[in-house]
Amino acid sequence: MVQPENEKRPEAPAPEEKKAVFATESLNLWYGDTHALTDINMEQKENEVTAIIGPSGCGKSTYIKTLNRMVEMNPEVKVSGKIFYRGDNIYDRRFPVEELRTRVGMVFQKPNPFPKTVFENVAYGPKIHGIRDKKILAEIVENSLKGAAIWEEVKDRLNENAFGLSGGQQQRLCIARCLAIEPDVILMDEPTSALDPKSTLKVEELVRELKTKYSIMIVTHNMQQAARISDRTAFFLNGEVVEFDHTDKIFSNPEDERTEGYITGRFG
Ligand SMILES: Nc1ncnc2c1ncn2[C@@H]1O[C@H](COP(=O)(O)OP(=O)(O)OP(=O)(O)O)[C@@H](O)[C@H]1O
Repeated sequence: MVQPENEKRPEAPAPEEKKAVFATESLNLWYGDTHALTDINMEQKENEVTAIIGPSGCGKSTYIKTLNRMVEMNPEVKVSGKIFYRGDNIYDRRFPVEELRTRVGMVFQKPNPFPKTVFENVAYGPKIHGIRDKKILAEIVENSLKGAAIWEEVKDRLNENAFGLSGGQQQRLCIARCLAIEPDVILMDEPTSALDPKSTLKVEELVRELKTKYSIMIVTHNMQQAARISDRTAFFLNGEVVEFDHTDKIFSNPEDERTEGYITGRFG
C-alpha cells in the first residue's frame, strides 16, 4: 500500500539518543560588570533529571533562570550565546517568551503558594489561560494534585488557605501549580532546601516519577540528592561548567580533579 506523504513513521530513537530539550551554546552572562556565566555549553535530554551542583555563587541559579529567560527580569543582565529549546533559539528576538514560560515551569527554593485556597492555587494558571469551565478546572486541579502526590492529603481541604499546609505540602502544591499549566520542562531551584528529611524524600520520589512525563532540571547543594535522583550532573565552578556527565560517572569516577575535590567535600 502506498503511504501518503505525511504518514512516515519516525524512527524510534535508541535509548542513548534521547532528544535534547535544551541545548546551550557559548552562553555568557553578566550582571553589570560581574561575569556570572562563562562559555556554557551543555545539552539536557528529555525525560531525564539533570542536576546542577557546585559551591555557592558558582552560577547554578543564574543558569537555570536563563532557560525560561527569567534572568532578564533584572535590567542589568546582559546575555550572549544561544540556547535552543526544542530546536529554536530562545534568545532570538522573535522568540515568544510568554509561550516559553508556559512550557518551562519553575519551582523555587522556598514554597511560595499564593494567599488563596488550595484549589485556587492550582486553578490560577489555567484560569489565566482562559479556562473558565468549572468541571474542567476541577479535573485539572485533581489531576495536578495527584501528579504532585498530594491529592490524598488535601482532597478534603481544597477550600482551605494554602498557608495552612505544612512546608512540604506547600512545596508539592507549588509543583501541582506548575503541572496545571502542562509544562514540558520543570526547573527546580533547590526545591527541598527548606524542607525536613521526610518531606525531602517525598519530593525526591516525586521528581523520579515526574521524569516519565517531563524533563527536569534541579539545582541542589545536596550531593546525595543529586546522586539519588538525577541521570546527568553538571558541576559548576566560578560560572563555568567543569564537568557534565552521567551522574554515576561524576560521583564514581570524575574526569576533573576539581569535581573530585568538590564531591569528596574538600571544598565548597
Ligand atoms: N541580581 C544580581 N545582581 C548582581 N550579581 C548577581 C545577582 N544574582 C547573582 N549574582 C552574582 O552572580 C554569581 C552567580 O550567582 P548565582 O545566584 O547564580 O549562584 P548559585 O550557584 O546559584 O549560588 P547559591 O548556591 O548560593 O544559590 C554570583 O557571583 C552572584 O553574586
